[in-house]
Amino acid sequence: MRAFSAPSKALLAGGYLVLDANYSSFVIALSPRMGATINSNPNGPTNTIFVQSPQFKGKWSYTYKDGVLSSLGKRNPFIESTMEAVFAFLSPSTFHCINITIYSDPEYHSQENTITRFSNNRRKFLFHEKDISKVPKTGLGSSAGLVTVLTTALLADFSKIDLESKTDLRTIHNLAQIAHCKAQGKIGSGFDVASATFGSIVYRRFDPMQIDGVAFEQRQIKDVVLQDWKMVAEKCALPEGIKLLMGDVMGGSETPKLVSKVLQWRRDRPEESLGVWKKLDEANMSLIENLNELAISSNYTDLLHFMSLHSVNSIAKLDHTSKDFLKSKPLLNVISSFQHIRKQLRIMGEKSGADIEPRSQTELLNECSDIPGVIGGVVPGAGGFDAICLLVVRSAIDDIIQTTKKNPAFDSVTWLDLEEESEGVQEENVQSYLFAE
Ligand SMILES: Nc1ncnc2c1ncn2[C@@H]1O[C@H](COP(=O)(O)OP(=O)(O)OP(=O)(O)O)[C@@H](O)[C@H]1O
Ligand SMILES: C[C@@](O)(CCOP(=O)(O)O)CC(=O)O
Repeated sequence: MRAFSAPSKALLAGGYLVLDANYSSFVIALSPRMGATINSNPNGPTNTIFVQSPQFKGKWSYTYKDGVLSSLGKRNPFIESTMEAVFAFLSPSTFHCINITIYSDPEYHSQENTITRFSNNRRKFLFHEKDISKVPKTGLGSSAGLVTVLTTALLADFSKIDLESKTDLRTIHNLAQIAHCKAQGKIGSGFDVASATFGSIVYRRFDPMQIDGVAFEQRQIKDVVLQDWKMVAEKCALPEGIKLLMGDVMGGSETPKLVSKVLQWRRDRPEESLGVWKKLDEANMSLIENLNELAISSNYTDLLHFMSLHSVNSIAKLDHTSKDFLKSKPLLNVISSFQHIRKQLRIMGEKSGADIEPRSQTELLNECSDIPGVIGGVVPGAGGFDAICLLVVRSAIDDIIQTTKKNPAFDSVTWLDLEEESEGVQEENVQSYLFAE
């Protein structure tokens, strides 16, 4: 038996712009991971694949004969299209029965009505009462994680893959991206599948025409998967000492509705929207650059210490002498990049009619500007009422949480127990996924 896992994600900068291959985005891979174990069973029926997701009482079965994959019984679009893509790509002849088990970390889903179980006293898994399609998601990209880890497990079972090899990661990514698009029935930017594969990245999307109309047929899928998609997925990571803090605001938004409003405005007002696109892109790119600059600044530790004692609003009020310490330094630039990103997202929202940074989220993020140690924050991804995402000084985290507990403005916020974990898909110790029954 082997085990693999893929990370969840937060789109910190680049929402909407990333749908267009002219713009880059900043995707942070997060510690909640989707896992899968895989093993062959010589005593089971040949050319059969059993997939189970015990946390959601999910069981799906497939057979593969004469190049055709058939689903037996219950359907799961994401598992099914991954099977179809990988089997079309590999086109195996006879093989032993395959057993796959999916494991998802707690933060992907609402944790109500669950029973907790641990494996190896290390990983915690929640078992839900309801079927997977009925349990509310938190928006961390469960389907992208699922498709990516399943693609990896299947490829590893049938062939030799090296998760350190850029070529093999591209193959995993391209297959997972095709499977995910098919299952979703639309072509998003694919940033979630890219970060499930590569981890924290600066991402620029592939040309959607690349996979338009691709069939699950061996010659065609091999051609497409092995081509250069001309996308960008540059590995990156937040500077040490800075922590990503995600607050679930338990509101919920419908990404497709927000996207269609924004794209409609872009079509209706090409010139006006281009101005916003350009300014937002500048702010997004300056956030990435200034975080890099901050990480290599000679007085980095002093700057973080200073930030841990000051809020964004109190820094704005500092006199010149105190500000000289920070002047032309990247910390001030990171703070202002966040402010510019928020401003442009608000304009995009107002002009398009999409609630990207709704008033309640503006109020919350503004409250955060009064908390020492908070460098900046945004509504991640498509925005809306789902979550807020902050970058904070790691050493100040306990004080930040305490401050928010005392402030009724944060009553609706649940801080999620997660971190950046910049690694993409990886092999795991099988023990991490075995339960003592
Ligand atoms: N642990 C799991 N076991 C089996 N299927 C899963 C699991 N997690 C996710 N899925 C599949 O993915 C679907 C959810 O995908 P969807 O793209 O709607 O959500 P998401 O990826 O979590 O959200 P978002 O794209 O907003 O981050 C589920 O209905 C199910 O088919
Ligand atoms: C609006 C968009 O750019 C980001 C959506 O992000 P999320 O699903 O809200 O994390 C859409 C996309 O990139 O597919």
